[in-house]
Amino acid sequence: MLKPPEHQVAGHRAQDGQLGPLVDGCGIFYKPLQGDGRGDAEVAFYTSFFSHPAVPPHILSFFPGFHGTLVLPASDASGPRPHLALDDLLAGLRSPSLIDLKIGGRTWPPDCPEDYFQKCIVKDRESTSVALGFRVSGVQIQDPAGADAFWRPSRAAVKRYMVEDVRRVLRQFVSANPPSPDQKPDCALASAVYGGPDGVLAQLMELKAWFEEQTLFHFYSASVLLVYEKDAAVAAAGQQPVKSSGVRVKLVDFAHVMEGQGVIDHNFLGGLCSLIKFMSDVLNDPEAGALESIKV
Ligand SMILES: O=P(O)(O)O[C@@H]1[C@@H](OP(=O)(O)O)[C@H](OP(=O)(O)O)[C@H](O)[C@H](OP(=O)(O)O)[C@H]1OP(=O)(O)O
Ligand SMILES: Nc1ncnc2c1ncn2[C@@H]1O[C@H](COP(=O)(O)OP(=O)(O)O)[C@@H](O)[C@H]1O
Repeated sequence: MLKPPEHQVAGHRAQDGQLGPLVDGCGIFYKPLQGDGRGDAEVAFYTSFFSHPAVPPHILSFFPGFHGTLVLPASDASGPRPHLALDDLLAGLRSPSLIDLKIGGRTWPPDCPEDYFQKCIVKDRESTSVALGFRVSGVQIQDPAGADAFWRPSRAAVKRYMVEDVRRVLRQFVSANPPSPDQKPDCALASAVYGGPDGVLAQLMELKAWFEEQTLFHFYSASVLLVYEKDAAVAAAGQQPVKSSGVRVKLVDFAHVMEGQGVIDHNFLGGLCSLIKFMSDVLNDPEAGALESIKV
């Protein structure tokens, strides 16, 4: 039985008769091929990437497994449509906390149509993309009130995030206390989620090392997706030394990937370095942070 994913934080959604992804509940995420050649571009990327002899196996694991395409009834009732069949990155998780971080100071590929460039550059300037080299596209955080309770700021609120909002949400993402105007994020889970040998920072450093040398692809408008479960993180944080929280660090959204033509992807690399610095600051100074409410 196909249904819209329960926990999707950004992108096009299969709700209100819209075209969006579906999941089968057995570990596969079906992303409909979008028009304008974007869907075809994403299929071409996955096909090329997973068969490329120069991509190291440890880098493949940062990407959703690719199982080809399948024609399925589209969620907008427009009839049969090809879908990318990808590993569901949330498979097996009941109460995931996740954040989608779109990487790069610019999200538009060279030679894109003028109207697309205009649309993107406005979003890049109005969000933190230009200032930070990345922006938050969406986030949900499990609320301590219950396994099925989540804090999920609206799309409009996330679009208004400025630098300090990003700083706060990256702290709130690894906090055991809920977002509140009266309490600053406690960052109690920072060492279990961002830190440690298998934590987010270690994994992002591994990715960064590849981006420092790979010249095969340029990842415009792609996102880093971070996923973890609070129960596992709380258990991990309680151990001495702190154990792995099982956090998943993945890349998604490859509709605008271009060939690298022998040039470093400095746009993605710069954004990744900036994100690493922001997260390192959370880990190194969990007590910091202004007592201000997060925009909801
Ligand atoms: O249409 P919009 O304004 O919601 O823009 C979509 C973006 O939403 P945003 O406004 O940045 O939150 C959306 O961003 P997210 O994935 O939500 O971060 C995508 O960039 C999408 O483009 P594509 O599917 O990657 O080609 C964008 O869609 P299109 O450029 O395909 O319209
Ligand atoms: N393979 C996946 N497994 C689970 N969730 C995913 C997967 N790919 C994307 N998502 C969810 O869908 C959102 C949008 O994905 P994305 O590929 O950026 O779509 P779009 O092209 O519509 O922007 C992500 O923020 C994430 O919540």
